[in-house]
Amino acid sequence: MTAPTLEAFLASHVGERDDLHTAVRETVRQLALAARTIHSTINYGTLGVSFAGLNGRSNADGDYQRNLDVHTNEVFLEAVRHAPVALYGSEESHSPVLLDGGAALALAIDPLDGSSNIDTNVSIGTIFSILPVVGDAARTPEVTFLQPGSAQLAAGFFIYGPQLAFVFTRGSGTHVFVYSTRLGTFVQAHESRSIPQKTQEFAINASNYRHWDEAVRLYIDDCLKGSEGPRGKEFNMRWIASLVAEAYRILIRGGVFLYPADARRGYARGRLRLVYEANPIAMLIEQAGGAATDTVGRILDLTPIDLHQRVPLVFGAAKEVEQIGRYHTEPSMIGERAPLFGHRSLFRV
Ligand SMILES: O=P(O)(O)OC[C@H]1O[C@](O)(COP(=O)(O)O)[C@@H](O)[C@@H]1O
Ligand SMILES: [Mg+2]
Ligand SMILES: [Mg+2]
Repeated sequence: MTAPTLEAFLASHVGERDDLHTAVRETVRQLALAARTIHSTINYGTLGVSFAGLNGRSNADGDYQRNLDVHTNEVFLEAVRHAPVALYGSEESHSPVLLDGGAALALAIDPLDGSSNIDTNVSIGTIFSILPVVGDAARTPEVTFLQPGSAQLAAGFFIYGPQLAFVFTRGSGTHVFVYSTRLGTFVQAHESRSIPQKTQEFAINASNYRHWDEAVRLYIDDCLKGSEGPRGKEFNMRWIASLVAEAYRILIRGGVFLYPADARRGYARGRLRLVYEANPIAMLIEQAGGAATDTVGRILDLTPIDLHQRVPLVFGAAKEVEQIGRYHTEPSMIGERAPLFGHRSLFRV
């Protein structure tokens, strides 16, 4: 049997059961068209228009905006003008943009994730979350984006990597599509992903080691001790600095990702944004049998207080995510530890 195209998948899985389903389907179609446009732009690299430079402004979170961040935001905003979307809440704009006030859906989006990798030909992507509009979209646009992640109707990301891929959930499994240039459309590559419960691979930006709290340091120390430490097994490490690439890898071959809070100024709640980064990734990961927490609590249960708020993020193999939670909640993990596994580490002498 040949793999279905995204069109065929949307028709059978996100069909015309009700208006909301139809609206989600239409929105995903438009997002997929925009992703193809952005992918072509990225493909040209420095041969095309230079989008890598900084534009001299910063976004809602204080990050310097690159021209490609801004351009991608404009392309996705324009795309959803043709979809039943009432509100567009983006990393690149301080406040939500009101579109068709009578439409049923809101889109929260990180138009370009991993922007620090633009110049280096490393995978970057677009992350989105589709929410139902609550209240009056025109008068109180922000309340729609302050629903917990469990209210998401659908979530996904596009990854502009060696392949243009699309990872999507509508709440029944996590499906992976790859763009076929031959067919001119996305084709399903993996029916429904399943992340193994256990792992021996973690991803964290270890340069922040001295800024982490004790629980995170001990967890990483124990991983680094490998088979000679309390975990009794070897660990491998990855860090791409591109959330979409880390999430894709974990969906394909397992692992665990951590971007915890740390003591640097502005990092008391980590780096990643709850509404348009952590929530959609958490939904995709849970739908693939994994788990996602803010180190202790489930991401999808958190009630946001701001469109741009940050959150510590841990996700991936369910048992490993649970184990990381224990380092934070069970003092025995941190307190009295056998001398063999004391508080010295490769990083701390
Ligand atoms: O540079 P750091 O601190 O390692 O952070 C990397 C993280 O920041 C991000 O690039 C943040 O996303 P943006 O590029 O959308 O701001 C993530 O993709 C990545 O996981
Ligand atoms: Mg991002
Ligand atoms: Mg971004």
